[in-house]
Amino acid sequence: MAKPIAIEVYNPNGKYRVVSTKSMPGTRWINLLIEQDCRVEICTQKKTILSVEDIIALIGDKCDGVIGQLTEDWGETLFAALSRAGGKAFSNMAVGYNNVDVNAANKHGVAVGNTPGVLTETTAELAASLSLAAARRIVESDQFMRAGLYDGWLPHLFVGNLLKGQTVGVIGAGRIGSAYARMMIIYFSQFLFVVIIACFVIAAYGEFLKANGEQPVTWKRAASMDEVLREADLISLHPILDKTTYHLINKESLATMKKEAILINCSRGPVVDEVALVEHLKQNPMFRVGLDVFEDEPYMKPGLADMKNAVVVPHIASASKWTREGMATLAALNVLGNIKGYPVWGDPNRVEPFFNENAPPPAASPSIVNAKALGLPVSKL
Ligand SMILES: NC(=O)C1=CN([C@@H]2O[C@H](COP(=O)(O)OP(=O)(O)OC[C@H]3O[C@@H](n4cnc5c(N)ncnc54)[C@H](O)[C@@H]3O)[C@@H](O)[C@H]2O)C=CC1
Ligand SMILES: O=C(O)C(=O)CO
Repeated sequence: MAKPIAIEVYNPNGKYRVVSTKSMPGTRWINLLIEQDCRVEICTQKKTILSVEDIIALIGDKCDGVIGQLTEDWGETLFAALSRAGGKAFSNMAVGYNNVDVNAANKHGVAVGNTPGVLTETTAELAASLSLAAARRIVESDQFMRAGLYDGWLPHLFVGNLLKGQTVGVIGAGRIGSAYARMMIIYFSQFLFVVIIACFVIAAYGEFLKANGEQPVTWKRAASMDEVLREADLISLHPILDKTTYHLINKESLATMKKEAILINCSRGPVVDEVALVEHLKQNPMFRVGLDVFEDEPYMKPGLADMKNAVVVPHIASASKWTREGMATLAALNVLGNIKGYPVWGDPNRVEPFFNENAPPPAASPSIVNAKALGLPVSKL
């Protein structure tokens, strides 16, 4: 028999049973589900990462849909359990879905949702914050102050890198990478290497700078990743995690980078070979990193925590109130839309209509990554 697991229930008489494996910010997502006749069960078990067994117990014998988290292993076992319980909808409360085996979901006819767009700027802002924190050694300086070590201004004290006029490289210039690039254009970068970016933003800003007697910002699409690695002073990683990006940054790519470069990772930990990174940080004290994600989350590879040239934060890039509430809303609406038989929203890059608190959300699932594979209809709204 499955172990009992602590839950909180809203609208106990609702027709459809929707389970959330975690409590999520805000109440809009709960209200939207309740208004559409869902019984909402939220797991309150005091355990940060739920195991597959825990989630099987939560799914139980009858479950119409599950909202899950990026820390969970959504593979064959869970999709089979959800399908046995009559469920046809799952949504990650995240844009990244490398924790989900989409082929297994397809096999069991389960729609897989994610939460794009609402976290784009929030995540890019953290990448920009880490860029500044690493360049100007803010965390080291803070620790120094708190340790009572400051005994007066000195010419060499915590000297870091000036970013103005430097070359910024973006690897994975999708929604978040492009937003980061836009943020960094303003002021810092003399040169931007990106794969895709709205060049008119740069051109217009260049005109503005010229009108003020300053050097315009320029950009180019790098011919290869090697070119970005060799030439950039600051590189920010924003690709998806899949087999093409696993250890994209490794011993060789680190060796290609400038000795005083800064590397930022707000994508997924395994995009960087963290063991090689620790070694590189040891050998190159002027090389700096800002990391939001880690290869074996929640753990850091041995030695990383001791490196003064690393700024490390616990996967908080999307952690603004508005964004986290929006992610919860998108995840709930992905599941609800499938339960109600709504079509899939046509453009996952344009999900703003779902965040208007003063109007009902469109009758569509905002973002279903396997909509095509499952042959789900697309909304004409
Ligand atoms: N640290 C955090 O809290 C957060 C992390 N993320 C991560 O950021 C990722 C990107 O999110 P979005 O920008 O919304 O996705 P997106 O799909 O708009 O962008 C991903 C980009 O990666 C590029 N890409 C794919 N394979 C590549 C390769 N081999 N080399 C270089 N680039 C490659 C794609 O062309 C695309 O431009 C998510 O998949 C997620 O893993 C997202 C939000 C918050
Ligand atoms: O959305 C994601 O992919 C995250 O990592 C958390 O915001």
